[in-house]
Amino acid sequence: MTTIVKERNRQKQENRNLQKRGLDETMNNVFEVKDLNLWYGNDQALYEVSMDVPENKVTAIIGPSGCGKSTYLKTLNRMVEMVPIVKTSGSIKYKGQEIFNGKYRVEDLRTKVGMVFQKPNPFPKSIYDNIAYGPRIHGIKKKAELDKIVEKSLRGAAIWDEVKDRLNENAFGLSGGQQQRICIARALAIEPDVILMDEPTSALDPISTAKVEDLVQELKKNYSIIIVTHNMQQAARISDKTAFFLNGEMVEFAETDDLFSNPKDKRTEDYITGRFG
Ligand SMILES: Nc1ncnc2c1ncn2[C@@H]1O[C@H](COP(=O)(O)OP(=O)(O)OP(=O)(O)O)[C@@H](O)[C@H]1O
Repeated sequence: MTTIVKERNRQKQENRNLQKRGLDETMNNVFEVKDLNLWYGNDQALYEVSMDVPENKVTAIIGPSGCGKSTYLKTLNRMVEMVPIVKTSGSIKYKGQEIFNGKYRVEDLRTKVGMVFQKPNPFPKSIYDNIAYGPRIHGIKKKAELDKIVEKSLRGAAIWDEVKDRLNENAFGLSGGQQQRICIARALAIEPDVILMDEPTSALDPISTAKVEDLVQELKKNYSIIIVTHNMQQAARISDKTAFFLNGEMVEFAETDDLFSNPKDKRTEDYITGRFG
């Protein structure tokens, strides 16, 4: 290697280190999770999970089937408690406040922490009513105000141009990829801070997947996004940080580039190199 190339590589590495340090220093956390355990009846599904989720970043959760990714995600907005046999221990702070504290209103949490599911699940209503549903529940009745929210949310989910002339048509008439962006718009309409996404592209074709991935990049300017994905390439493409889960444990959590290029734990290395999963 010539001296010039060596020097350029050294400078590149130094810049990367500086950027990474800068990122760590300026990073705020939306969630601080400490020693989280979760049981479905007698079966433990999460073991001592501790990880802080950064604000205005995309955090990916990867790991083999059944390792607790969805369970972890649904714990962050306490949706997991809809399963009556669930018990938890440990602490989850959302913006500094303990969400397991009896005084914390779960409705407030779910307004701030929206969710998008694996299969697009629009309501059997018009496109307009799908988006206006949440704001109406929150007491917004005026048509002009709802019109504004519907347009803003559909624009935010990069689907306004495709549906603006058919807002009164049933959302079921849209393609799967469009339905998923309607569901993202529906989540945006209640102005959350965080969007949880549980394998949002696994039911979509490659073109719709690319659109949703581009959208996630756009959304992180204003929202913190936590995305569960089976697809390691997707995690590498779109996330800033990645956590690897295995058998209910959070094995490793790092900057995405670091996790994929320099995993610290042998189990992470085995998984990302395809030795299991
Ligand atoms: N409602 C439930 N009742 C009982 N056990 C459950 C329930 N939901 C999940 N589990 C169990 O908890 C463990 C973790 O499941 P979870 O769905 O969180 O994993 P996952 O990593 O998201 O899997 P996948 O990638 O297949 O969606 C599994 O053993 C699963 O069987």
